Amino acid sequence: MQRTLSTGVKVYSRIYKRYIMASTKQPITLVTGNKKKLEEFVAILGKDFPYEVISNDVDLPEYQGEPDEVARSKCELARSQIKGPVITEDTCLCFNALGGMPGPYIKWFLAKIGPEGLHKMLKGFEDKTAYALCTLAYHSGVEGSEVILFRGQTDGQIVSPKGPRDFGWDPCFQPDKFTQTYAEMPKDVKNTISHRHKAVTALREHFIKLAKS
Ligand SMILES: O=c1[nH]c(=O)c2ncn([C@H]3C[C@H](O)[C@@H](COP(=O)(O)OP(=O)(O)OP(=O)(O)O)O3)c2[nH]1
Ligand SMILES: [Mg+2]
Repeated sequence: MQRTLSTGVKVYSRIYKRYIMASTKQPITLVTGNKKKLEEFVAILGKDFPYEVISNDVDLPEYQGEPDEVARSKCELARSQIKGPVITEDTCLCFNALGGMPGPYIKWFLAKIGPEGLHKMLKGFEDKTAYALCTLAYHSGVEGSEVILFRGQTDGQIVSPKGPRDFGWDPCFQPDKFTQTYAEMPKDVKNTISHRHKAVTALREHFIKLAKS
């Protein structure tokens, strides 16, 4: 079911999914419209996370700017919609030969030219190196408090697409020290080396410390 909020933001589902029941505190809402991101986030976060996390697939507008600005703006908007603690995620795929582009604009490049086109973009360049960057942004939901960012970066190469096509640019990103692309490797391997793994681990550590304090 779809409805549109007064701000123009579309909410595709009102069903909240509960993943981790851990405390009586207000749950933290992970806001993402991307099911594959959500699956990976939940798998990496694990069952021993000390706070309750639920998800909501609000389709947030995509901002322009540097990765940190995009991540902060997305989180602020999610907070204004959810009116409580929120986590958002923004993922960039950055080509070193292109000074970090497509970066936060990878979603549109992928939609228009697919993994083959991304590989072809670097045809005229010797440098095929790239990095995947995940920025998780948390807001406590308390008016006046700051967004906290947790970043994870994995370096690799852009290669001719190999492997299943079920998640974005995974078929053309081959992380350093691996002979398989993200798409070719088992999920549990991707989830221990990925940009997302590194960002979620940083977020986990923050909340585990917070729960103990
Ligand atoms: O192949 C992959 N592998 C990944 O790990 C990965 N993470 C994100 N993406 C895709 C999904 C999009 O096309 C872009 C990132 O754009 P972003 O705005 O961060 O993601 P959305 O799908 O729009 O989801 P949100 O609702 O903004 O969370 O790269 C991957 N492809
Ligand atoms: Mg997005």
